[in-house]
Amino acid sequence: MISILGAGAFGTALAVSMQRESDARTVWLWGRNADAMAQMQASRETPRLPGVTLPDGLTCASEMSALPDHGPILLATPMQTLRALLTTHADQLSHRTLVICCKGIELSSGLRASQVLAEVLPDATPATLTGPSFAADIARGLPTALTLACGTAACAETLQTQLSTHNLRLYSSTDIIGAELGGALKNVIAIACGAAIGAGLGESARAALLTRGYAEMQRMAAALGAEPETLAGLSGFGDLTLTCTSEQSRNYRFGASIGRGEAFDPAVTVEGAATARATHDVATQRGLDMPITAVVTGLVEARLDVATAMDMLLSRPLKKE
Ligand SMILES: NC(=O)C1=CN([C@@H]2O[C@H](COP(=O)(O)OP(=O)(O)OC[C@H]3O[C@@H](n4cnc5c(N)ncnc54)[C@H](O)[C@@H]3O)[C@@H](O)[C@H]2O)C=CC1
Ligand SMILES: O=C(CO)COP(=O)(O)O
Repeated sequence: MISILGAGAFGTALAVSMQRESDARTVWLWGRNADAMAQMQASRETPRLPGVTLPDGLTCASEMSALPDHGPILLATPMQTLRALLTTHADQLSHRTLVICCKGIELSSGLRASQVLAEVLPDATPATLTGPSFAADIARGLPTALTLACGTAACAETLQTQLSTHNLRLYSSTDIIGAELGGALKNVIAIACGAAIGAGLGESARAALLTRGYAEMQRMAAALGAEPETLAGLSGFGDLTLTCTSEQSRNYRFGASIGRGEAFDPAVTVEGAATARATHDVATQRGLDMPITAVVTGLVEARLDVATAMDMLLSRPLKKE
């Protein structure tokens, strides 16, 4: 049995992929909105994934009391709502294996998702599922490769087997810190890349931001105890590449709207916006040089425009690569 909490684009796409493949496993998808979940259960559709049919066997529910009592639980709500989700449902979630699927740093604390989980539910087993994947691609059954990180190799390999599908290929890792940081920090760099393209600064500027942004990600990951090779893998470099180069990415599109001076729908989940400020604060506390993250924070908070932000980056002292 696989349970997924959060019936947005990603939680639903994972549920579709995991249920579609096999009658042998059953997927239970929870969302907080009772009407929306009843509608999904009846119509076998969701507005979050247009054109996708929910497979037979996938249960859509809004009552946490019906949470299956065995199997991993995937957490697929936005990062800034994770603590409230865990706190509200602590009775049902403690002592379970919880696979974090959100990407970000908590704004109020500067903590990664598994650190939030450890604070709220110290008896749960944390794992992370992250890497380059758009929900729409997963739901359509297109090939995708992700990282599944857990504290022990045995746990990571068990989850890898339980959650992989033919088109959703999971690689196991024991580096939760590195996997989480890759997924969180790449969204900030994607906003920078979107802003550069939106402002008409060109593909070369984007490549520079992507590469120097990757250097910032590696710097923070090293300072926080991640393994360097994790950042070079799917959850770091892989996801950075996808998010900084695709119009499908909400973080990239958000950045592009800033670059064009246009408004962006505030209802759309843009994890990099809060994570920019959270990362900037952690970098400042630790004395880490993260200039792209700093200017993205200024752009998100409307304290900077793109021309000024680029000027700040270009006027930094020349240095070794
Ligand atoms: N959409 C994508 O392609 C991918 C998304 N992710 C990550 O998955 C996470 C969720 O993103 P999406 O599903 O795309 O967002 P979404 O905006 O499509 O859905 C978010 C869902 O969370 C629910 N939600 C919000 N606050 C909640 C709360 N307090 N309690 C319970 N439910 C709550 C909303 O009702 C909504 O159903 C994000 O961290 C994102 O970075 C990761 C990989 C791919
Ligand atoms: O994390 C993602 C791709 O791996 C989804 O990116 P966005 O949240 O920017 O759409």
